[in-house]
Amino acid sequence: MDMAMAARLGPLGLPHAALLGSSAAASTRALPLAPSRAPRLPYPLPHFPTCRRPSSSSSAAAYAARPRPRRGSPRLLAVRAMASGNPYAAELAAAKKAVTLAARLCQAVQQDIVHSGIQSKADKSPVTVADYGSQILVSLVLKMEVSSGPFSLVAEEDSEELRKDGAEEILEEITDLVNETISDSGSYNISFMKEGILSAIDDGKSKGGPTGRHWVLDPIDGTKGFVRGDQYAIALALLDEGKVVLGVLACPNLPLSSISNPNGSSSGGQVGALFSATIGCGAEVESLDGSPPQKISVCSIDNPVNASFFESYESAHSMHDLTGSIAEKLGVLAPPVRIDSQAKYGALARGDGAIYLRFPHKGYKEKIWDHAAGSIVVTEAGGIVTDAAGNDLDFSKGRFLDLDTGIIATNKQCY
Ligand SMILES: Nc1ncnc2c1ncn2[C@@H]1O[C@H](COP(=O)(O)OS(=O)(=O)O)[C@@H](OP(=O)(O)O)[C@H]1O
Ligand SMILES: [Mg+2]
Repeated sequence: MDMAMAARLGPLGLPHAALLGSSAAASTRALPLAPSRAPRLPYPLPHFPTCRRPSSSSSAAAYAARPRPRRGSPRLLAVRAMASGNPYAAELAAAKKAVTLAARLCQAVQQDIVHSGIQSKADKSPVTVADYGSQILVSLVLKMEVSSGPFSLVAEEDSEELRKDGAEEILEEITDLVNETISDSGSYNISFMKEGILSAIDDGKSKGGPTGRHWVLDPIDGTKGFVRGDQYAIALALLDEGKVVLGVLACPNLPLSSISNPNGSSSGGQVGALFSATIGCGAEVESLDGSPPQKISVCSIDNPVNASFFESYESAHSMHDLTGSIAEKLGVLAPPVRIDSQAKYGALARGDGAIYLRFPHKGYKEKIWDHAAGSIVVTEAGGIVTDAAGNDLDFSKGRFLDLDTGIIATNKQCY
């Protein structure tokens, strides 16, 4: 186990030594103290000294020097959102439309993969087709639906492989699939040539950053789950001045009812959930088939003994032995719920479990598209998402998250 990582396990309030063997614990001096366990709000409460103009010149100076929220700070964005309804309503509608269309394409390909048994072979082309197809659809729909300002998309794929000799057939397959999905949806009377398809992929090359608006996309999050016929997600978020202000998660295989109680299904075993959240406006879930959205909130469990926890299905993506030992120290009795993709964030946000632990192996750098949408869905549902040292995730640094410790998301009461 990485001792430096264990030393930073503050958020769950565990004594650091609890994660280390006793001799190792004795040698870990001068460790940072665990942060207070007092509940933390995702955004500090807004505090505006006054909104009225001052009358005297001295108070004018004080007024000018008053503490103001940083431009684009989460609290300012949340206050703005609450004051004006939803300032990102148009972007939210476009984002939902884009991931719903992408989900249809992915569902069709996944059914083919599962029925053909191809998942047991080394042939990765169906996944490739779905990955590119999903990114192209999201890119095209966003460009058609959101006209304000320059278009910037930070996404996983680029067209380099598809421009190489020998890729003509797969490019044609992708082009046909995208055009068929658009045509079947009845939303647009338009079809795209190969060059338009390639350039839609390359729209995703943006580097993101701390200024302006950037869409952030994982066209298929949980590709291994996708190939297995299990969980995956199409995850799309919007950054505004470096902060996540909107997120949508299409989870085509996630049951609409809670996965914490597989026997208590209240939605007739229906699958296909669409989670969404906008800063300051809460989080919602609806069916991918278009049921009305319903507000969601994290569960109210305050004792880990009664909690279940989520983690990656793949042990290569998160250290199961470490998370198991953390859960044990916390007193969690239930076995881990292992599912692929950001569906974990969605499930946590609607209260299916209380804790999500993610500890990649040393040296892995998390990408922003693997957490942007999921994290706002959880925080807007009343939960909290930090790195293992208790710091907020910083999405303003480009395509990667600037952390190497791990990620902890909880319902806040278990934080
Ligand atoms: N080595 C390693 N360590 C940690 N994380 C990694 C690693 N490799 C990949 N990834 C990223 O994990 C994403 C999927 O992981 P999830 O936890 O969401 O699902 S899974 O249960 O592991 O399949 C996965 O997303 P997709 O690539 O979209 O599938 C990757 O972004
Ligand atoms: Mg991913």
